Parts: sequence; structure tokens; C-alpha cells
Amino acid sequence: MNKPSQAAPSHTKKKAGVWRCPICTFDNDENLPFCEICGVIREAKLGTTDGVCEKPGASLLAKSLFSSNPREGSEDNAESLSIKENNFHGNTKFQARFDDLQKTFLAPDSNAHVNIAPFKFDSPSPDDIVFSGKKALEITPKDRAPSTVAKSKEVTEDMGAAENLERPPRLPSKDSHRNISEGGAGGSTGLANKLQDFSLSQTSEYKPEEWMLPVEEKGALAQLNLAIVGHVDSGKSTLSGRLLHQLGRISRKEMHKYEKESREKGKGSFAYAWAMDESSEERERGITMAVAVAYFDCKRYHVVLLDSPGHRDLVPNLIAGGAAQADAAVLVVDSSGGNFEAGMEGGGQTREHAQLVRSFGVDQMIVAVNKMDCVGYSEERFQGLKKRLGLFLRSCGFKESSISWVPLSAIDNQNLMAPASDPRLSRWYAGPCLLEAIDALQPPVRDVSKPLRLPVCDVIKSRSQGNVSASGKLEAGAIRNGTKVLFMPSGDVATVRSIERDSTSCHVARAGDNVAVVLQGVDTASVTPGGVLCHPDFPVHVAASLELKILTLDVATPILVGSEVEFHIHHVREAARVARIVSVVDPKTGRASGKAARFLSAKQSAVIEVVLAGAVCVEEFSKCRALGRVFLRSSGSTVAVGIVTKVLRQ
Ligand SMILES: Nc1nc2c(ncn2[C@@H]2O[C@H](COP(=O)(O)OP(=O)(O)OP(=O)(O)O)[C@@H](O)[C@H]2O)c(=O)[nH]1
Repeated sequence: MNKPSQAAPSHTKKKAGVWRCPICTFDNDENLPFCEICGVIREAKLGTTDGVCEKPGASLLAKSLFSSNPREGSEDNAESLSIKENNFHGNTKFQARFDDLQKTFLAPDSNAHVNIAPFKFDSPSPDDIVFSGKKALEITPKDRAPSTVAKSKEVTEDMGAAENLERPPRLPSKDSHRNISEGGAGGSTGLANKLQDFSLSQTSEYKPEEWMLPVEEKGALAQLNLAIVGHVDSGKSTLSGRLLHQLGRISRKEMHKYEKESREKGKGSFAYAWAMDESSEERERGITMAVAVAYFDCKRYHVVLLDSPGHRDLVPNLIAGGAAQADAAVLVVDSSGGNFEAGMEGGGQTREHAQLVRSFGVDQMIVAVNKMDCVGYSEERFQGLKKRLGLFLRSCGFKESSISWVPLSAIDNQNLMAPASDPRLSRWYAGPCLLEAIDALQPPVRDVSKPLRLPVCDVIKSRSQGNVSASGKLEAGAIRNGTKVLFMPSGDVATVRSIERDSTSCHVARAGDNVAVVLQGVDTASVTPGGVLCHPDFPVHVAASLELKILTLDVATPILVGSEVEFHIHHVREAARVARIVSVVDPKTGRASGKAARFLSAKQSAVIEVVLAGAVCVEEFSKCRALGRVFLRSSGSTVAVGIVTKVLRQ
């Protein structure tokens, strides 16, 4: 059936100067050896029909899901997001770990960590790109009520459909906010009425108040959340520690202490990593286990650095703590013999991390080619590695122009803050050093003019003062001292007493900021991680039945109707059941087939319905990306990433 390598030449004939990719049908420049869009090699031996690959999986991955989304808004727009109260740049604490805070302050009776993804910030989510494919979907009336039906009716009908589905067997109840569906705390008729009122108010148009909009201030730096990801032992913590030391965020005295202590333990080479890996277990094992957060300023950005674990068993920590939080990523690869190759193998974390950060919407990446000292700063090694990894990154949907490649050595301090001093590197590399590459990243776009959304990742309760501090990343809107906020799913209204951003108190915080908000006038028991602080008139949905558009990953076992999966959304994980596979997206056309299916195999894109064991705070992806990205896991690995296309039942 396959006709090896005939596709390219036949299409070259059709258009002069270009060759058509047999996978995604993009017309590439004649000189390009691989497809600009999906990265497939020109001579790939794939059967085609009319220029379209006959093998569905690849086209799906390349086109429907990981194709790049245009950046929203202009640079000007994003520049205007600089924060007025920028005194946090001078914050004293350079590093914090929410886990430690949790251990120190959490009330003993709190169930705050229960059923919450192991790391703070937000949880994984699907690709923005899944969304771009959504527009191509055409679901027949047979599958779904016509779109012209009024929203309330649509919800009612969907509810009916969902009711008829067999309920999933429940996992042992762990979730504090499952009470919505179970009529627990806040699950009363009163709450049902509140929710009804809320959905009515959602129809009115939201207008941000003047104070909510950022005031452009000369010299203020935009915040950039930068995840450091990569295969185990590639040097992520060493690179982070070295950078912070060079930038003066770690004093000479502290560094001296790390050097002495690590040497005494026979782990002298980990001195810089110790600056990031603070726990005794991490130091003992020589691996990062929890995402470490550090801060530094460069010319354009106040950078929040998220040093993530590389070990394969710790991928959930990376997902929840680093990748989902990131505006951009530094992918650290170990250039030394055999180690780069290990990261690129089937189960290698160079591949997995790159795929994951991309699926969380990160579309800018710096590849830090580390340990160049181990290969004598060889240009040949760098170019070979760039070629192989570059192909893979493009297949994940990173545009060539959004990737920068920096050869460096964290140990030898080559090409981090300044051009390399070692002639073996400076002889052939004249590009930006790591810090310059960070400065060259595009500013992230923030949802400042949307209603407040703050998914809560951690809660600290002060019994003596009757206060509760909720922390997380402000995904949309703004808050200031004295404002009323609504905590969902409990439906309690609280007053903001004070705000801390990057360990420094401030009066106003806006989308993009990582904050801890002290709330007053609320039952502390009702505020739990996994909830969302919202604008009182514009609450999030609380739902247990959702329509998703997903991309399955390299799954060995097919996902069946009735399969039980672990559903992850922002800081929540919940047991779920695949209730229906509404339609499978045709890899050739990118359109929904309109036919229900019984199962999904690897690298398929589909519209499915899931029923969760408990209700979660959720938004459609088109309304709030951070609250509409999901991923599904099963038997300890991620089986699909996706987006919420419809809230079926509240
Ligand atoms: N030769 C050389 N060794 C390096 C370099 N950077 C890091 N290392 C060494 O690589 C080892 C692992 O470094 P880490 O910084 O702990 O690696 P990591 O990626 O943070 O590890 P995980 O977080 O556990 O995945 C340590 O022994 C470092 O000294 C480098 O540029 N050159």
C-alpha cells in the first residue's frame, strides 16, 4: 500500500520551488530537508493519497494538535502589563517552596492536600492547539443539540444525556470539594440557588474597573514564569544555581557554605544544585524532587524560575508545579556522550518534557545545550544534537523561530551571563548567551480585562486570627485590598485583607502574578486547595460532566468507552469515566467524523464526554485557558491532553 518516497517529488511538480509535506500537506521551501510545520523528513517513506498521508497518527499529532497557535495580542499590549507596585523586585527571599509552607503552617486537621495534584500552582492542561482544531469540528445534530438552542436549554438537554449515562464507580472519597454533588458543606439548596443566580449573572457583560487595568510605568519589568525542564541529571539545578549566583541572588558566603557541605558529603559536583535542592532527601539522592521557585531580574523581565524535577517518576510534580505554570521553558539537555541520546529515547524525559510543556500552551523554548565542557565544546556535537532535537521539537508544534539554541557549560560558567570566554566555544558560537536568550523571549499575554480567576493551590489557616491565606497564580482579572471575592465551589464571599506577591506585600495584583491572599470573613474550613477565587458576579462553573477535545498520547492500551481515568485540571485531580466518544477527528481533514466510536488508540484526536466522581471548578477553554486545560492519566502515565469544549452539567 505504501509507496516509499514518491510523495515529495510528485508534489514538487505541482508547485515550483516547493515540496508538499506528505503528512500535513504544507508546501515547504524546496531547500528545506524537513517540513516546517510538522517536522517530517522530506524523504519520509510514507504512503500518500493526493498528498495526504495514509497513516492517520502522525498527521493528527502534527496538525490537529501540536500546530502552533498565533500569539494573542501584540507586544505593545503585553508590554502594557507591567505592574505598578513593582517593589517586589527587591524582595529579599529569593527562593520559596510551597510545600515547606504547607508543612509549617497548615492546620493539623486540614485536608488541604487531599486529592490535589502533588504540586502547587496549576495542574496540567491540554494544548491551546487542541482548541484551534475545535473550530474545524462539525458535530452532527444527531450527536448534539443544535447550536442555535438557547444555552439554558442546551445545558438541560445535556444534563439529561449525562443522567442516562451509567455513573462511574466512585473511588474512595478524598476530595473536599466533592461535596457539591454530594450535598455536603455548601451542597444545599442554598448553593444550588446561588449557582443558578451565578449562571444568570454570567450572561451580563463584564467590564473591568479602572484600577484593575495595568498602568504602564517606565522601567517596570513584566513577570515571566520560566520553567527549567529536561532529562534527569542534565544539569537543571546546577544551571539555575549558577545563574542565581552570578546574578547575586546567592551570596558568596552562601555559596561557600554549599560548596563545603556538599564536599563533606562527597557530592562536591552538586554544590550549585544544592542551592535549589534544599531538602535532605534531594541532596542525599542527588535529584530534584519538588519544583523549586527562585526569582531574578534581567533587562526586560522579573523572572520566576521554576526548577523542575527530571526523574521519570516525578513527572506529575513537574506537570503540576512547573510546566503548567510556565510562560516559556528552558529545556536543558546533556550534550555528553550517550546522555543526550538517553533523553531522546522512547521513555526519555527530554522528549516527554518538551511534549508536556508544549501541550500546556508554552510555545517559546530555549534549548540550553549543557555540559559542552564534556565534549570539548565541539561544534559538530552541538549541530548534530540540534538537528535531531530540532526535528522532534517541530513535530511537537514548536516553531523554528520560537526556539533558541544556546551551547553552554553550567559548571565552567560558559555562555550563561556573558559570551563564552573559552576559545573552543567562542571560535564558532557568536549567538546570545543564556541571559540574553531569556531577555529575547516574547512577553506573555495576560487576561487582565477578564473577571477574576485565581485557582488556589495552597491554603494556610491561622486559627488564632481566624484568617485563611490562599495562594496561587492569578490567571485572570485583578484583586486589591478590600475587594470582595467569591470562593468556589463553596460559594462563600470573603474580603481580601492583604496580598503578598513574591513574598512582598502589595495592594494590587493582576493576572500573571503569583500571590498569597489573606481572606477575612469566611469560614476557613470552606477554603481548600483546588477551589477558585472569582469575581462575586462572575463565578466559575462547578461541574462533573464535561465535553472535552483530547489528543491521546503514546498509549499502549486503547481508551475505551467506560474506561476509568484520573482527570487533572488546574490543581485538582478527580476520578473520571469516559462516558462517550462523541466523534473522532479525521487526521486527513482535521474535521470531526460525526460518528461515535468505541475506543481511541495512540495519537488520535477526539471529542469525548467524561463524567467525574466529583464536581470541579471549570471553564470552557475558550473563556479561560488555565481553567479549561485538562489531562488524563492512567496507571501512572499521561494518556491524553485536552481542553474543555463544553460544560455539560453544573
Ligand atoms: N561536566 C559538567 N557537569 C555538569 C554540568 N552541569 C551539571 N553537571 C553535573 O551533572 C550532575 C547533575 O546535575 P544536576 O544539576 O543535579 O542535574 P538536574 O538536571 O538538576 O537533576 P534532576 O533535577 O535530578 O533531574 C551533577 O553532578 C553536576 O555537577 C556541566 O556543565 N558540566
